Amino acid sequence: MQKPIILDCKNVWKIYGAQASRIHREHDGNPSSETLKDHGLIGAVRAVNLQIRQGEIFVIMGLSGSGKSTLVRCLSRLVEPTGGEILFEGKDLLTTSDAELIEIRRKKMGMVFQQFALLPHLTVLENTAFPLEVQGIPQADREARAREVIELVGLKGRESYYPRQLSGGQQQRVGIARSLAVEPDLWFLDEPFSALDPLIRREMQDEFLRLQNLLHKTIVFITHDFDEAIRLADRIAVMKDGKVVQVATPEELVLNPATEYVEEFTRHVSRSKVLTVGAVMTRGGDDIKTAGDVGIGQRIEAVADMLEASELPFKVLDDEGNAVGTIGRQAVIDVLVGRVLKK
Ligand SMILES: Nc1ncnc2c1ncn2[C@@H]1O[C@H](COP(=O)(O)OP(=O)(O)OP(=O)(O)O)[C@@H](O)[C@H]1O
Repeated sequence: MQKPIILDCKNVWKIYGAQASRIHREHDGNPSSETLKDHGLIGAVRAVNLQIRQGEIFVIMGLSGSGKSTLVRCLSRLVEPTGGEILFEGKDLLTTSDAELIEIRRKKMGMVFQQFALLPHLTVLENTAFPLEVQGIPQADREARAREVIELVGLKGRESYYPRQLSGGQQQRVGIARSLAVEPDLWFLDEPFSALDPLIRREMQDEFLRLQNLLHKTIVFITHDFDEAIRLADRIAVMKDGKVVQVATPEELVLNPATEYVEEFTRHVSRSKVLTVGAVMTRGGDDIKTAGDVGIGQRIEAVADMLEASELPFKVLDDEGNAVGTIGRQAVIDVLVGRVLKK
């Protein structure tokens, strides 16, 4: 069963430039690229529709300037959209009062940005507890909560360090701890690992997935790195020139890219990292002798060694544990040598 929609954005626009609202209105809320150009306006976000479901990692991906940061800021109204609706838990944020909006942001939304934005004169403990202090939570309670999240992100023992005494990766862990301290329902991460070197970045991605396995947050994660997107995402929205050109699982994006632009991103991705057993199995085969079981949703990379080492195929089980097909060595080889391209 599909999880409930937490954030529903409908026909969201952000146009920069003089008289943007008027032009948007006069063109029935749907100005063309030519209209925007003629008036010297920038359509940073254009007619975006997205539904983000409870507990998913929803990645927004696109090249620099495609509108990712503007869109994510529109979602919490840090940037005022020019038009559209943004329903958060059923309430339209665009018609919410400022006071209520501040409450929602403080108590229900968490944000982590690329620049760690820690306060240099506060310790790790104080930085982490800071949003709780803003909420007026008593010192003993906020410190206890801060210690919990500091431990969660692996910084136990460094509570009294100052940001300058920490590495980049550790500083970002503090940023993550601080945003988790308020127990947000919806967590926005805007290129949180981009400033880190590749090895640390990978480590932080693993750490992030570990945290998500524990916390099951609803997450909107921005990146311009397709490898990062497919590692982390349940679903990916690809943006180009302010528009969302495709929303799909990593596997669907690689198998069926909607446009050449999307295909360009997927070209160098190792198929075994994104394809699941379900995409390449053979249906049926109840009477075939098998060596064991694999799950339909497992990625080929995770089962490749086992399948390759076996003379016999494996039985494929769906999420309910029913046998739905078989998969053998040949399917793995086909994926690895790139013989599986389109569904
Ligand atoms: N305050 C602003 N005024 C005018 N134009 C803006 C403003 N902010 C963003 N833009 C324009 O909107 C477009 C989208 O920018 P945005 O920062 O959202 O892209 P992005 O995909 O997040 O890029 P990056 O990955 O480089 O951060 C760009 O053309 C940018 O120049």
